[in-house]
Amino acid sequence: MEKTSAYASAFTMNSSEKQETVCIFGTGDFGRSLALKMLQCGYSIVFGSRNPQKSSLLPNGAEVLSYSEAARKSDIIIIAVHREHYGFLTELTEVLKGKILIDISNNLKINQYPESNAEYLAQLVPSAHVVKAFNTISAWALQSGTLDANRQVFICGNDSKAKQRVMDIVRTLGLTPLDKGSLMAANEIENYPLQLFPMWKLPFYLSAFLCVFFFFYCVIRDIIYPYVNGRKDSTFRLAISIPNRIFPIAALTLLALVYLPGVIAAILQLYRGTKYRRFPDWLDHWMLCRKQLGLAALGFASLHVLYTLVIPIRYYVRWTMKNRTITQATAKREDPFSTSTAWLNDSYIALGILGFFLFVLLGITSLPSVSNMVNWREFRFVQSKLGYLTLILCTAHTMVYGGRRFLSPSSLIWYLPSAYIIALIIPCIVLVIKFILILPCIDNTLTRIRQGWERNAKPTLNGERYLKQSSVHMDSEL
Ligand SMILES: Cc1cc2nc3c(=O)[nH]c(=O)nc-3n(C[C@H](O)[C@H](O)[C@H](O)COP(=O)(O)OP(=O)(O)OC[C@H]3O[C@@H](n4cnc5c(N)ncnc54)[C@H](O)[C@@H]3O)c2cc1C
Ligand SMILES: NC(=O)C1=CN([C@@H]2O[C@H](COP(=O)(O)OP(=O)(O)OC[C@H]3O[C@@H](n4cnc5c(N)ncnc54)[C@H](OP(=O)(O)O)[C@@H]3O)[C@@H](O)[C@H]2O)C=CC1
Ligand code: HEM
Ligand SMILES: [Fe+3]
Repeated sequence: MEKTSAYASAFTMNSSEKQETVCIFGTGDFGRSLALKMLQCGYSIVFGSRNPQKSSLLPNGAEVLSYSEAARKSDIIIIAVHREHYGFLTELTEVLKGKILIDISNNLKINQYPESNAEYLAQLVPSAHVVKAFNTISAWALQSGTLDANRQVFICGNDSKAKQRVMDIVRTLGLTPLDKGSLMAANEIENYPLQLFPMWKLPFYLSAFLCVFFFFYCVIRDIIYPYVNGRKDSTFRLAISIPNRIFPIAALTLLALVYLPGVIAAILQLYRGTKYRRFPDWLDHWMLCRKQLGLAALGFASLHVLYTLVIPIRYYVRWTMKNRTITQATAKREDPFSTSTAWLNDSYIALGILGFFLFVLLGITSLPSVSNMVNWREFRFVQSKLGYLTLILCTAHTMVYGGRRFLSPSSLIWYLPSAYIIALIIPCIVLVIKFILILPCIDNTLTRIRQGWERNAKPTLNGERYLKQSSVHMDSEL
């Protein structure tokens, strides 16, 4: 009886009624910040504390009582205490019966405990309704009011009415609640603030590796070799010339790596003769990182364009041109105009510009506000078809830039080919395999496999088929 009345009273409070009393257990940083914000939004706050007399720095207007006295004052209790100290709550189970307990806690490590903190709280106080919320908002952000990172508050809980009341509070505080379902989602919500750009890890390490590798490669070719050979100091190349080799090479390689997993997946599907088998984990992960790989590539390409724009104002370039003019004038000699050189030069720059334009287009369509405006086919058209066109244009830009020197043995330095030749390896491999894959005979088989046809399909019962489909990797739905 007591339980039902407490339960009923916990849900009868109208959310729009301000002056609702909310209890906060714990007078630490987060408890105080949340209290301040809630007081500003019209709530009455009662703190529960181990030492009500000693508590200091509390916001004006908040009352401080012992844990059990405070709990009696409200139906909603925010547990602003670290999980390790939840023990005292077991002594309060009677007072907490039927109340809504909001678990806001975070851990120090991903999957630190076997069960989530919210589920642990629900086990400690089974008679209460536990709702997970607020853990993704920082105390500092609440206090500063800027909330520049994220206004979303993920919420989960097993009792929908309890969740509704918490969502009302979240909205009143000017934040956006996002219902993530039952308490089973608590683990994911608790891991969320501990993640540091998980999808950016692979692109980041790859970018770092490419930059470091090509940096040393270019230093050997462009700085050490001229020094060893002619005692020439070319260290000034470290500022612009070498970065303007490393960045476009990284851009081209990363762009090719965006499209490589797609062709590997196609080869695997052709080899296996079915799409109903999971890809290996590394391929799965690679596929999921393609957007981030592409954006990293776009970043490097933009740097290349900026570095290229400053070429005419560089002292080294202006000095070289002036010097050549003077040398020619004094020698009364002039270079004949070469139409083929002009063609090669204009062509590679034009290919670069077109490639960069499409690159930017890919980047723009990946913005959520834009991708929400196009349907799946349109997004696919831009990302896949125009993406390949971008790769073709950028590869052609680099090949034509090589021009007559391309693959010429005279450009070898200590048996090392020019850096851009190495940069062309992966893009060329991707493009050649893709070309083979779109040959009608292979493309037809692949399309049939992707529509569900299996080469070695045995007649199966419908039930079995469903089981198989449930573990399909949705590679195309990314
Ligand atoms: C600047 C930039 C931004 C990017 N932004 C995004 C982004 O926002 N989101 C994103 O996902 N990627 C993004 N990418 C990555 C990349 O463009 C996409 O992942 C692209 O879809 C990959 O195309 P794909 O043809 O290699 O691969 P897949 O998508 O694997 O497709 C290969 C081909 O097979 C077909 N196919 C594949 N699987 C199936 C199937 N199960 N059934 C039927 N047909 C199938 C497709 O029609 C397609 O023609 C970005 C890349 C760049 C450079
Ligand atoms: N700080 C932040 O930005 C965020 C914090 N959180 C979560 O909020 C919770 C509180 O964090 P925060 O306020 O920073 O932590 P603090 O250490 O500043 O405060 C914790 C409070 O818990 C109370 N407490 C109860 N029992 C104990 C005990 N045995 N030992 C120590 N303290 C006890 C204390 O209050 P009293 O002395 O009044 O009893 C103490 O002030 C944590 O679970 C944290 O993960 C979540 C998101 C962001
Ligand atoms: C507005 C667009 C672009 C312009 C104007 C442009 C221009 C240039 C120029 C002038 C060079 C020669 C640099 C030098 O002599 O040191 C060059 C080289 C190169 N560009 Fe571009 N480019 C553009 C876009 C791109 C894009 C989008 C990519 C690929 C993703 C790319 C990849 C390369 C590569 C790999 C090289 C060879 C680098 C080297 O080894 O020196 N470029 N580009
Ligand atoms: Fe990743």
